[in-house]
Amino acid sequence: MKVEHAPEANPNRGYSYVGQENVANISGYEKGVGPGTTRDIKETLDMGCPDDSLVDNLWFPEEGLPGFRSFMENFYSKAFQTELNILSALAITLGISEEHLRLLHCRAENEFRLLHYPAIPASELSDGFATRIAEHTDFDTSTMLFQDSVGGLQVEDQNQPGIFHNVESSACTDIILNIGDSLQRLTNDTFKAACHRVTYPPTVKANDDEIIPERYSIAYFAKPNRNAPLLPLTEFITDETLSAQLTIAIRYMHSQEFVPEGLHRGNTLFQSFRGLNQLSTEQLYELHAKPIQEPVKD
Ligand SMILES: O=C(O)CCC(=O)C(=O)O
Ligand SMILES: [Fe+2]
Repeated sequence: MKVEHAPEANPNRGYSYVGQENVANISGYEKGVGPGTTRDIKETLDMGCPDDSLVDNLWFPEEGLPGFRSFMENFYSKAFQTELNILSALAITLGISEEHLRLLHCRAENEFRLLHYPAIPASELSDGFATRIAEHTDFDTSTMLFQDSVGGLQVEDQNQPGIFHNVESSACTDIILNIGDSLQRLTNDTFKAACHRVTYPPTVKANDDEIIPERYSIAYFAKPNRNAPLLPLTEFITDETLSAQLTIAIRYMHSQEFVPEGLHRGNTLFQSFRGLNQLSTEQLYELHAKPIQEPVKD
């Protein structure tokens, strides 16, 4: 095999065998039964943008799989065009600048993966620690998912945490669109990332003495440009967000010893009040006094 994925998670390119990637091992993972506890029984082939300036794709020799590379590159570029249309639709729905949202994604620094879940005895998933892919949210802005008819994909109800609903496709060309962490951040939680997982199909019982059929799927992860600032877009910044960001900034500065020891979260009060966003600077000064301006010293 010429296209083995490196043992580390990045760059995310090439073939990963069953057991190589477990989403529950990814740093910051806080879902399901807990970090590092769940095994994914899946194998994947990961690719990225054919013209990525930082990372090359890993391809099989052309004679081994004729036409595969050009087929995949063509799929990538069609998926990118679809992504741009989806971004426009999202911007219109959210009432934000379509051009700005598309510009944040214009470099097509995306990821694209083929997934295969091998056939396994249902009993292998019965202990709750092995699964096809553990529950998680994707890091990206949005994911286009394509699946065969085997079943097992589930999405968590955002109003009832812990309750998962089956997601079925009527054809393998159906696009299932998942919101990812980056869009949640850009919209300051207005759109929440979809928590999803793949388990055994609804017709199979975990303790059944039967074989769960193999399953195939494709995921196209649409991501912001690497150099895009992943801060909430100005349209979504509220006074509460500003207070939270200031608190984080103070904590960071304190941890780096940039500020005198006396200043910390415990004695710093950020007073947030309704209507801050509507006030002009003059009205703000009138209500809450003008700040004392001090020249910046070295
Ligand atoms: O196989 C699927 O349907 C889901 C795959 C997935 O969620 C992922 O790779 O992030
Ligand atoms: Fe996912």
